[in-house]
Amino acid sequence: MIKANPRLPKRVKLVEVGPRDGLQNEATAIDTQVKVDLVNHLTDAGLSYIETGSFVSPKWVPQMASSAEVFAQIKRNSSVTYAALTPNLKGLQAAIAAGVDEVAIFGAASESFSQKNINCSIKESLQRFTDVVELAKQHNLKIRGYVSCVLGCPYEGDIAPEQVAEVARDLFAMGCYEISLGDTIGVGTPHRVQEMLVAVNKYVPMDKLAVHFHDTYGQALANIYAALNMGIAVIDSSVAGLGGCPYAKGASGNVATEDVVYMLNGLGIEHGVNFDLLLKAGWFISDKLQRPAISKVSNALRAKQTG
Ligand SMILES: CC(C)(COP(=O)([O-])OP(=O)([O-])OC[C@H]1O[C@@H](n2cnc3c(N)ncnc32)[C@H](O)[C@@H]1OP(=O)([O-])[O-])[C@@H](O)C(=O)NCCC(=O)NCCSC(=O)C[C@@](C)(O)CC(=O)[O-]
Repeated sequence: MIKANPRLPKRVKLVEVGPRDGLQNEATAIDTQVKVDLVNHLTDAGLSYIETGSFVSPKWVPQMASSAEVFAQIKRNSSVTYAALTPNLKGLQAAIAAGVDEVAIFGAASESFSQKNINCSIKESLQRFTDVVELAKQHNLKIRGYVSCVLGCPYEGDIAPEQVAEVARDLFAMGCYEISLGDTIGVGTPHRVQEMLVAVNKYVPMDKLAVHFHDTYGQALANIYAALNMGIAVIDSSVAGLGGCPYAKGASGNVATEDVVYMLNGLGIEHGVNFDLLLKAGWFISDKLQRPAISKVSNALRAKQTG
């Protein structure tokens, strides 16, 4: 019998990004009711952190224009954090009015991606975020920070770990309680993930870091396992493997929450999610989008169930 690996965490926090990262790139408008139902299904499944929407320009990301309505209509559970992305003060003010529990600011380790995604340089974005953090603190809102393109950029190719570390350092110093490291285009492999984490860890403790992998090249689970072995205990994932970034052409969905939970179950790591209800949430949104989940686990178990 193989002994449990002592380096792995005993418990992992899952950050469900399906309703936001998962749906933001859908070409066809999705009914607000479907978004609300998805969040409610995820709440029922025991996800403790649900990124529910984003308060960004509707010209840039039309699919998220209904975020305020979604926040108004979801059935809230007091033990769940319902969060939203806020790129600037306008977004933060709208998020506060909508009653979000927490906000996230999102920067990048790549200059070109920063320009394409939020229309400013990395330096300008950090100045902008300082104001957002200040106002969020006045409203007692916790702030999460994202760094995109931590293992590669759709416009610049490879990104040096030190570049990632510097942006993560600045977001952490500004007051973000956790930094989520995003492999936006899913190009990373396990040793590169570990090299990047070592660089970031010079400035940010491991227990203040999260990983956010897209599964474009099928490496996400291997990368998560590599990160767990480095002491990472917060994983972003998206039900049914939904997702993609509008400013990263060809980027496919986030790692599927179902695949992550299946792996964590196999490793004996606690996560607090009801697997059966999670599967139902994934099948619900897949049916609404009229396509199968991008999750081998979800599809295998659905096929088994339906014979
Ligand atoms: C940041 C901006 C707003 C700058 O966009 P801008 O055009 O430079 O902004 P502006 O301040 O010049 O304003 C232009 C117009 O936008 C409006 N506006 C301005 N701000 C807002 C707002 N908050 N909410 C609603 N409207 C807003 C503003 O009122 C004005 O309206 P107009 O006068 O033309 O009618 C824009 O670039 C934007 O919205 N970008 C968001 C892009 C985005 O959401 N990308 C996806 C999320 S990031 C991601 O997916 C990666 C991640 C986090 O998952 C991790 C990973 O995988 O890497």
